Amino acid sequence: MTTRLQNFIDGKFVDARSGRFSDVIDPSTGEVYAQAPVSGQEDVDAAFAAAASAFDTWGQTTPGERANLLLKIADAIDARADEINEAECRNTGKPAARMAEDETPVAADHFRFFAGAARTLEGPSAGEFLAEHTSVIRHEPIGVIGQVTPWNYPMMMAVWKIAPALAAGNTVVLKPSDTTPVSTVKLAEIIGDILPAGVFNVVTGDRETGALVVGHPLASMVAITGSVGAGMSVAKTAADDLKRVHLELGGKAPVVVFEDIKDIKAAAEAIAGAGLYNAGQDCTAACRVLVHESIHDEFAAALTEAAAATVTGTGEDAFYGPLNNPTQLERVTGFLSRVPAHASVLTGGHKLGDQGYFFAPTVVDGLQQDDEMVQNEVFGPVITIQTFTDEADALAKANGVRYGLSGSVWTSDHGRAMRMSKRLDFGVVWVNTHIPFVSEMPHGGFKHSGYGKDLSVFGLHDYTRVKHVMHYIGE
Ligand SMILES: NCCCC=O
Repeated sequence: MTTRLQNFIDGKFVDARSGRFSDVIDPSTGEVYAQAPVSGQEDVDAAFAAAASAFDTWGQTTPGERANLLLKIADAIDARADEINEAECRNTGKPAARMAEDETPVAADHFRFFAGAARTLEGPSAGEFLAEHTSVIRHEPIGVIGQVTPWNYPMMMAVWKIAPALAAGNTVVLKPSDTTPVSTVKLAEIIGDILPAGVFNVVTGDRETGALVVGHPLASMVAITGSVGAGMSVAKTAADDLKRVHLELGGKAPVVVFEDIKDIKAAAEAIAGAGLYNAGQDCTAACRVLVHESIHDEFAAALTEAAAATVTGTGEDAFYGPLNNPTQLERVTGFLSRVPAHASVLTGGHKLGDQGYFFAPTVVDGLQQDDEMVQNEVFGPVITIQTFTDEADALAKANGVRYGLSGSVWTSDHGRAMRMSKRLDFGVVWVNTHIPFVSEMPHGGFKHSGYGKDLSVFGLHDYTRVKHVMHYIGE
């Protein structure tokens, strides 16, 4: 029998008034194991009404009061990690160890970070910038935030959105992806035991539900992690009502490998890991290698060897699991079916097995800058290789895409690392590493990767509005 999920509105689990459901599929088997409400206007209205009402009180709490509750959420995530992991592994098919080691403890840490950050919001000191007048800066919550989250890291991406929004004193209506709602509903169960009713609400559903959340008149700000197309559509909708917008829209990370790297094999192994992690379904995946022409052959061989040795599946030895859904499998397969004649598939390039949506670790060499696999996000376990001649050529190719989320430089020349970091047109640049992130540092892009930062105090600031209060104080 399949589980039937419910929405979480005003502190209670409730059936959707729409009466409609969609199937939730385990991507490692292709089998339906749950059903989620496809929420309609009435459901979304109820969630926003609850969030707006809760804001009257939550928006007046002190940072310390909110911090104490966020710390309790972090503790509850640790205590109930097994439940979250089970929900997420079923949602996504990802290997249990990856979830237990890389995601759930990090999600708890994000709540702890934002609990602390809420109490230390900074701005210019109060003072007399005009004679006889004292100026004060206030960071205030914005109101009700509508949030839409993706299917690659469903729980983690929800936490990236929820934690700063709540820490700043906002209330939230969140819609998870229709293919992966289960772990977010689990999160609602955990958070719902701790926060006052209405502060955090979850409505499940499809794109239309997402559009209702984004367009809702009670949403003062909308935040999404998703595709460029989805982000543009959100920004257009939000523009009609001048809502604030926060967009994290994917990437096409360049991985610039210079001829002076100390250890080609070690770099290739690290880059394969960062490109194939989570089946490459990561907006920061190390998916687009640019290697100096003088070491191309040796590097391509080492990368191919590392990729080919990467295990996919659900077992304990698996590094990554399946693609998330049949549409994504079709998308990745489509790119591979259109590999241009001047390029060659060095390893992989095909689906694996009869069950679920597994795809082989794949390396494609010899691509050119205007090839679709270089220009567009594949979001699968696929790493492309191009060559460059010098720093200028590397930069032109690295920056020559519409995305601007993240990239990396691999070199043992410090000056070169600094020059490249400055000139790479990406919101996150790694040097001699790729993909790690921390609660304290911002994650967010430039260009078509969107605007607004997740994580860090910058993320917290994005969920506040700044008010200048000026007092006439006399002589
Ligand atoms: N590596 C974290 C990426 C978040 C979005 O995909």
